[in-house]
Amino acid sequence: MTAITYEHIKTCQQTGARLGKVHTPHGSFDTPAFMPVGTLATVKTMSPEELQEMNANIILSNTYHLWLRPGEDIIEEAGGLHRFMNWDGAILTDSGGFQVFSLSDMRDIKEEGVHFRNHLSGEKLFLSPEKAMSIQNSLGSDIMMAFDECPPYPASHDYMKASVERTSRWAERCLKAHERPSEQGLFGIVQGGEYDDLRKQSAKDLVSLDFPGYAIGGLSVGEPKDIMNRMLEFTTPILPADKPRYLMGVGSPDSLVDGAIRGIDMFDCVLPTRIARNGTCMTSGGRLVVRNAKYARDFSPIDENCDCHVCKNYTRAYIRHLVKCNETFGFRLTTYHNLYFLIELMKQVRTAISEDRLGDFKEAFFEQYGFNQE
Ligand SMILES: Nc1nc(=O)c2cc3nc(NCCN4CCCCC4)[nH]c3cc2[nH]1
Ligand SMILES: [Zn+2]
Repeated sequence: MTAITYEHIKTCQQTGARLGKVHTPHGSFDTPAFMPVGTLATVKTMSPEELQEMNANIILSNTYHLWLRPGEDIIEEAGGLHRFMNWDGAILTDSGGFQVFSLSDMRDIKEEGVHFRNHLSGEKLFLSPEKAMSIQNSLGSDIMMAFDECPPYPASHDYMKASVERTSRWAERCLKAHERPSEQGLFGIVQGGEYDDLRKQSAKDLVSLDFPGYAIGGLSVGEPKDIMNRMLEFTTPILPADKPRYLMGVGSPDSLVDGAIRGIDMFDCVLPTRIARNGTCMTSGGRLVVRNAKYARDFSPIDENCDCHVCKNYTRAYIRHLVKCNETFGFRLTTYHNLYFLIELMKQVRTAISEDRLGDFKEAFFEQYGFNQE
């Protein structure tokens, strides 16, 4: 019995999008789904009750960050990450590879793993496939990610080929180090940059290792959106149809729709929570910077098409005031609305798939939100 199973419900007749459910030891969630990011064991400014209220059924946390603070030993002693943060929905943990490359300097990548400096203290650290698996085992996440290298964009074909082959060897070591496959799922992460042949090689290597799910990594790292979309078109057909597909680090509303159209089931991004903390909101009419003076006497909701409790009970003028005064409650309101907006967007995407009209939905949504059509 594996911890994670994917239930395919239907494929949109108008696009390659698919409606499904992912079943985990901490509940199931409908896909395509957006997963709020809770890097340090909290989705910043949100309570677990509020996340449940908005139907966030799965959230992310992070091996690298929790290893450094508070330490996986403390979380294990608390009974695991679910108990530690009082969250009984599903949790997916990223494996730390990406964070090492994006946060720390003095990185030295070897076959056995990565030597680097703690970005907070400067102390020398070492992270390997086995160590990343051990930390995630201590955290008790429902979905673990294999330890991989996410190379910078752009990277040469030679560099990327060597990196893909090492990431595939690391993936095999993660599977060997997987202690509780009936309680925790483990996703392999497809790499290969912008190179069709390397994406194919990486996907085939990982599919031959038979993971319960697959992530598409190495994207949303500065490449143009048409390269990301082309890599998805190339990669998802190689992945098994009966397993979940997770596009890491994505993203903006248009990228979520475009990713769903290309067969992606799961998404995560810090965007909604990060921009909320500088007073920017996602609305059906595009982005709204609520601290802008023009909202000082605007007593309408952030988004009149949104039925979240923030849009039902608070005005742009009030939220602008709080944000201008740097009041925490203001950022709680913008965060709640932004997460609700993306979770609601995914619900609309799922409805469009069930009615075989996701292509039409994309047209209308892009027009209303103001995304430039290709
Ligand atoms: N283990 C692992 N492997 C990846 O290839 C990976 C690729 C990723 N690509 C992103 N992009 C995040 C982009 N994000 C957009 C909003 C502002 C902050 C950065 N996150 C990622 C996380 C990742 N994690
Ligand atoms: Zn709202």
